[in-house]
Amino acid sequence: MALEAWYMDSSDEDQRKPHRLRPHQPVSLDELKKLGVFHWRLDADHFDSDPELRKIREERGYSYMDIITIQKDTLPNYEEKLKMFYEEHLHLDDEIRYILDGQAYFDVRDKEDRWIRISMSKGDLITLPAGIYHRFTLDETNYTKAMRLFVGEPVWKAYNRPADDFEIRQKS
Ligand SMILES: CSCCC(=O)/C(O)=C/O
Ligand SMILES: [Fe+2]
Repeated sequence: MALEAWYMDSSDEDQRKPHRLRPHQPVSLDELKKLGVFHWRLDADHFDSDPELRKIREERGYSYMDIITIQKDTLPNYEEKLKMFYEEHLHLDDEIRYILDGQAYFDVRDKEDRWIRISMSKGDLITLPAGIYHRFTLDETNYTKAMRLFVGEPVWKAYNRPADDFEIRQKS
């Protein structure tokens, strides 16, 4: 199935719900690209020998990778981390995530500051550009396993909004 994304409603209901607008307002891959968000669909069952993943990593310099499993029983400080991931924030580097199992949502702000929800499932690799405001949540299945990729040494620092003084936020 193709990657699905849509504009979100503004209800305070459980963050794990889809939060689709009524009527539903989908967002295309082209619209995501205009925001600097890129997507690949890969073979997550064979990620350790996948030539397509190897090529992406080589071409883009994603030398670092680790794997995080996000579920209550295995992730230390699970509640605290989920709360942190769902705070609106930015990074000074691209955020590159590859869903190896389960599913989750990444939300990104568009140029008019509206939330777009991106539904990620097994096989989806996404890159969010440095400086974009975003957040992450599990969906109602409460489980995902993701590869985290970086160019060089990872920098985990997240800057919660407001963080508009950075040069990366100055460009149009
Ligand atoms: C799927 S990895 C956890 C989320 C994360 O690392 C992050 O920075 C969310 O914005
Ligand atoms: Fe992030």
